[in-house]
Amino acid sequence: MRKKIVAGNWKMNNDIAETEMFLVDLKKQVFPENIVIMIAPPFTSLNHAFNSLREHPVTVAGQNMHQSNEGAFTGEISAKMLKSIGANTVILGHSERRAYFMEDNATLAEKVNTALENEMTIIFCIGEELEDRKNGKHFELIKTQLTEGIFHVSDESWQNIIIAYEPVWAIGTGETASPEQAQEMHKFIRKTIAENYSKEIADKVSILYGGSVKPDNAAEIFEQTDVDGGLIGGASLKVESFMKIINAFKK
Ligand SMILES: O=C(CO)COP(=O)(O)O
Repeated sequence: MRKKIVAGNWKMNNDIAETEMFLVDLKKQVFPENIVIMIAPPFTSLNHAFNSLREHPVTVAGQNMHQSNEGAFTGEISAKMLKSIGANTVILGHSERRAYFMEDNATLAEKVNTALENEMTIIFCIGEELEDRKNGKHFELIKTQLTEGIFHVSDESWQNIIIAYEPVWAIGTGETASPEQAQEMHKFIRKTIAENYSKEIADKVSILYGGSVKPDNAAEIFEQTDVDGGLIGGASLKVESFMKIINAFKK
């Protein structure tokens, strides 16, 4: 059985007061037992969120980290720092990091290594631009992101890897991939992992969908065979919509 996961990526939202308001509300909720729930607040709220959620079944994740363990990298955060405040999970390769902060596959491969060396769980994001899809290059592009970013890891490392498929054209646009488009790509990702590793490994990897998931479209996306959950942006910022999305997961 694959883990079912719903993760909220807060991006650059919520200062400490807003975080506290969210947490007060979140802690009143009853969570379905079969779903792993995660939130990825900005660095400034991580420690507070971790401490506040100690008694609650919610994992706190970082949104990014540097590929070096330490050093003169002004403004950056290391794996060790994340772990020291309770974040054992990190999102890597988000399309916003790739687009605005020039993170390429080679840099991401280094980040993957550093996260694994530090025994962290990785949510590795991949996704094509609209242009790639229009040109029929989306499968190829996804394969390249996997090959260059993460296919160097050992078989055992897959225990600590979650893939998030986030088509760039669906992020923050209100335009979500259709359930069929999501399923088609998730199936392709799983097949590609099976070809490079084994069916056994591929069958165990949770593959999340991200891109304009909302309370009213979550159920039909989560219903797809190869969709094991969601990475939610905008709709994860309010407890009410986040919970509706979590509760839409019936599988
Ligand atoms: O990028 C995303 C999650 O990482 C998706 O963002 P939205 O849900 O706001 O489209």
